Parts: sequence; structure tokens; C-alpha cells
Amino acid sequence: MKYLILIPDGLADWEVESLGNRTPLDYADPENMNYLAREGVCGVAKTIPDGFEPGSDIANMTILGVDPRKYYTGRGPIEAVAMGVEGEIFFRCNLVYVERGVMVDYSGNRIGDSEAKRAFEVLNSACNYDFVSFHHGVSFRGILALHKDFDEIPKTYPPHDIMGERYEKYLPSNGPLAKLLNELMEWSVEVLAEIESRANMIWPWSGGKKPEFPKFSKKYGLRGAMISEVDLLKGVGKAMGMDVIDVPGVTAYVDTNYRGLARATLRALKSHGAVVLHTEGIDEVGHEGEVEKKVEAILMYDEKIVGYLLDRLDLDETKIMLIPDHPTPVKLRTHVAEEVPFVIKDGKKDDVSRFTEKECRRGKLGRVDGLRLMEILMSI
Ligand SMILES: O=C(O)[C@@H](CO)OP(=O)(O)O
Repeated sequence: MKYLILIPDGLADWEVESLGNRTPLDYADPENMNYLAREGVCGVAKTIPDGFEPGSDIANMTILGVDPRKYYTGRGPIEAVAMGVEGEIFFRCNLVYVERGVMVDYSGNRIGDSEAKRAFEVLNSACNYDFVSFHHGVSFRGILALHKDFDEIPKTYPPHDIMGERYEKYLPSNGPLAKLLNELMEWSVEVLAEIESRANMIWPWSGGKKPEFPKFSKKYGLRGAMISEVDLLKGVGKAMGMDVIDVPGVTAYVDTNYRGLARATLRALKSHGAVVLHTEGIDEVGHEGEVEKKVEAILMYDEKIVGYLLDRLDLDETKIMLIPDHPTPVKLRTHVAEEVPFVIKDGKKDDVSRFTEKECRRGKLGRVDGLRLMEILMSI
């Protein structure tokens, strides 16, 4: 038996008035996800343990059975693992766009890869601290690495959580490292103003030290593969000793290389016992707050990923779990820590016939602790 875990980031949502009080998922009525619900068993899972922020880092670790209470050190360090960046402390570093003290865009006006890469290079060569380095990841995402230890790592905020707000109250405060981060942010405004960049400031967040995760093969007795567009999931995979498979032409947005991602998944299933396919686009349009775009993104994912795979997989030999990591309600434009719907297709059925937030609550698997999902997938 092979195991396929499909994670469409941020798929779950709230009811939206303009959709007749239906969620984007319910309104989209996706044929292939509904097929999975009809042919499988459903439930809802808590992917954010109490006391944690509803980040994709926490939610995806939970889905893969890595308890954030024991192993979480920050998002920056996980992405640094993916990128092979060395150092003592790592912050996720966004290229953002701010105007008159307000966080206008967490994605630096959707800055593309080549422009962002150049911005990180310029930041690197202009920086006067020899213990600070900048590294570009995907699109607006990068890492600020510190090659020297600090006693205290300040509290920081994800920029996608404070869009439209004055950012001053969210700046790192207290201690020498907070002071340094503030200085670098201010300095970055000058550096980025000198090049033609649609981003105009850096925003470091979720810092910490290198993590040690339990190994996938030891935990589940299977060789695992991770396919994702973003360094966060690649880092989770790498830290768990999974094979991380890169797919060319991906954008971590709705215009991504769906075909490449789906084909890589089919190939990986030939050589691995378990494959995780995480995609980012649906979450991004949730952060943009675009209802119609989210409905479209769901339908695109349904056809180009779920439908494409269902047509080509040996369904008797493959167990599939479909689960978003967390809801990203378009109304809020950020994540919430609520339970997410999930389905497992392995030949057993319940009477849920549509994959929606509400319907899955009636599913046979009921409400489950997200940390048990892999165990449930492998045991039913
Ligand atoms: O990578 C990020 O910065 C965010 C937004 O793009 O991703 P997520 O919402 O999945 O945490």
C-alpha cells in the first residue's frame, strides 16, 4: 500500500455572504474532492495545538505527527534547513511593501523570484555586520541568518497578519537582538530605495535555532517524499529525513506548474511509500481576501491536482488523505486555529458526500487530534 497526503494550504474558510452564506469550498462544489468524500471516510482535525499561533509551520508539523510542543523552534529555522543556510539563529525575512507606517503588502507587491533574489543580494553586500547574512528563498520569502548567538529571541509577528495596520506596534521590542532587527529594518528601507524594487522594506519574523525533528522512516516505517513549492514544507520534510523533490516552474501562487507538481507526485509514489504534496496558491488568494479568486483557485486545484491524480493512480494500492493545514478565511485575510475538514480514501465509506467544512463534521472519523492523522491514515 502507498500513502498520498494532499495538503492544499489554507483551503478551509468561513461562510461568505456574497456566496449565499456558503464557504468558498462549498460554493466551488469541486467534483474530485467530493468524489473523495463520497468514496472515503471524513472527519475534522485540530491542527493547531492549544497555545500556538495558527501558522502553516505548526499546522503542517502537526499533520505529519511532529509535535510542535516538543520540536518547534520557529519558522525561520525550518526554512533555513530547506535552504541549507548555516548559522546560530534564523529569521524568516519577507520583502514587504509599507506606506506611511502601514503594512500594505506582506508579499512586496508579489515581487517575483528574480527581482527578490537581486534585492537579497544587494542587502547582503550592503550589510556592514559580518555576522548577518540574507538568503533568498521563493518569491518574497527569504532568511535573515545570524552567525552569532543572542540570549533572547524577541517576539515577532507574521506580516500577513497585520496587513492594513500601522506596523509600529508590531516591531520587535526588548533586548539587543530586537534593537538590531529594528536597525536592519530601517536600514533596508534605504537600501531597497536605491534599486528598482517593488518591495521597500524587510520584515524578519519567527526566529529561532535549528530544530531536530523525528525521522519519517523511523516513525512510519516508510520512505517518505515531500513535494512543495515553499521552503517551509521542504524544511519540515528535510528535517524529518524525507526526500525533498523540487519541481521546476512552480510559483507558490495560483499560476503555478500544476502539471509538474502532479507528475512529480506520481513519479515519487513509484519509489516511496508515502508522498506529501503541499501547494500554496489557495492560501495566497485567501491572504489577498479575494473570494472569487479563491473559488477559482479551488476549482483549479481540484481539476489539475486531485482530478489529474485520481485519473492516473492505482486506487486499490494507494490510500489518499486530503487535508488543508488550516483555514485562511478570505474575510480575515489570515489564518485561524479552527478545525479543518479531512477525508481518507481507502475503500471504506461513510455517508458524507461532499467535501465541505460542515459536511465533514458528520464524518465517521469525527473530531481528531491532528497529531494522530498519520496514525489514523495508516491504520484504517
Ligand atoms: O509563506 C508565507 O509567508 C505565508 C504567506 O504566503 O505562507 P502561509 O500563509 O502558508 O503561512
